[in-house]
Amino acid sequence: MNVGIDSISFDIPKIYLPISTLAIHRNIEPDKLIKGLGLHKMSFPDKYQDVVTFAANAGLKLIQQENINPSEIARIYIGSESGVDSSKPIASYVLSLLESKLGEGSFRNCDVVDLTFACIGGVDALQNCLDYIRLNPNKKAIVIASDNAKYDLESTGEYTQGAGAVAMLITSNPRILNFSNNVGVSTEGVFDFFKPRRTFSKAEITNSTENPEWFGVLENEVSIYKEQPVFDGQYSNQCYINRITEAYNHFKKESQQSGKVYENWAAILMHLPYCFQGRRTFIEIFAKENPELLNNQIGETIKDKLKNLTKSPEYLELINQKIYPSEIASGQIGNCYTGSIFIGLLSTLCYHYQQNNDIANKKVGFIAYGSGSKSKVFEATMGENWKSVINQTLFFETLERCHSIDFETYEKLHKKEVQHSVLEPKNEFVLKSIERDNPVLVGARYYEYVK
Ligand SMILES: CC(=O)SCCNC(=O)CCNC(=O)[C@H](O)C(C)(C)COP(=O)(O)OP(=O)(O)OC[C@H]1O[C@@H](n2cnc3c(N)ncnc32)[C@H](O)[C@@H]1OP(=O)(O)O
Repeated sequence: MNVGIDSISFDIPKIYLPISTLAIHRNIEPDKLIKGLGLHKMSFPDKYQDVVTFAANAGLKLIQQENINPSEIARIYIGSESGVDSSKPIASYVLSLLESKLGEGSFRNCDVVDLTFACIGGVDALQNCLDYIRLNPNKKAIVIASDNAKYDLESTGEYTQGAGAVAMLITSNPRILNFSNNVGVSTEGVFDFFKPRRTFSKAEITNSTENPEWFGVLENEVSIYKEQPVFDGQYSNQCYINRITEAYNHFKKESQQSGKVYENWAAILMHLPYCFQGRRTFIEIFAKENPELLNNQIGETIKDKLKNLTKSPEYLELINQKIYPSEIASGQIGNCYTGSIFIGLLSTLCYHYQQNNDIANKKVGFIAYGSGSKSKVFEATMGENWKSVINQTLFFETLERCHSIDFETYEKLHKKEVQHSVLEPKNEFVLKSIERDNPVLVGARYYEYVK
């Protein structure tokens, strides 16, 4: 049975910090970020935006674009690692926001939930819904990956920040992508990147230079929700490489394929925590699949040979054809955690649409990763009519319309010190306030739709 992505939409911040501005203020050579990591702009949420507004706006756009009746949607599954509450899922907020526009109770029989496993939660939500549609081919599901990839100021993650959401309509006989049911998996429990819940004393909060989002006050303690992770960058890269190579091998076994499976893929869609992560890590799989090419490289050590292999014509051709299209948007937005692999998908589809490339019926490969750590590798086939959906997406056009902010505004937004939004919201859901006074509602988030 054909099951997969029938339509797709997105919501991203409308403001960004040019990466060269960040580099200058952090005393980093701009070329390291631009030429070394592929970064150009770092999108950042405005005061009125968060993971709920991104998810709800992307979901509403999808429903309106496809003219779907809410009663047709059996599930809304959200992948995120930026949950705003330890009990009430983002999906519960999204459901009520969608109902506020589409009719009270219109999603009353819809099953909604959040799935969390660092950056791979969106893929978990997708696969869960693919299985559901396989069992219920007459139903429709929406999967939304929504995140705010926020890192500490002056950390090595700072320049990889970004945010946004991608919403996908999952149906039988989909127009864009049809997924096979083979999935390669590799999992290991590690601490490469995580967000422990923390409780701080009032004194610690008072002395803090940051103004963390505030959840609840105990007698002498303030329990806060800190958005930024604890992480070890180089170790997280090693975990990423270990997991993706193991999951790739497992996928070959599961799908009973041998040889260079990636050669069958017109595009390789990887989790991109920053633009060049895919090209910098796929080399490990490429080298294992092409031992003769690796051996032919000059170099004393395997590491030297591997480095030279990244510059070989064979690998550069692979990057240009199969990885580069997914990087275009990543370099303009930054990390979106669970959304990154799907931002890469949108970028790839829009690129091939612009280039008028015929990729109908071709296979694409997905290499997903979530810290903590898990990778999943799977493949899908492009639908015959993918262009008829992508022509209405206006993804690259939206990226071009984003506004640059200065460094001072960026730091104030990061520290939650701005009084007003940088841009006036228009035709979208916004975060209005967070309850601080009413003790039985403390921490509740209030949203509204602004025309
Ligand atoms: C969250 C996850 O998904 S886990 C996997 C990834 N981990 C993360 O994203 C965690 C958060 N991020 C980080 O900690 C960091 O940003 C990292 C680990 C991703 C990158 O670390 P950094 O120390 O900033 O960069 P790193 O040294 O690895 O690479 C810099 C690149 O720029 C290149 N470079 C440096 N200076 C220059 C320059 N002037 N001109 C051109 N290139 C340059 C380097 O050669 C290197 O590229 P290469 O290895 O391909 O040759």
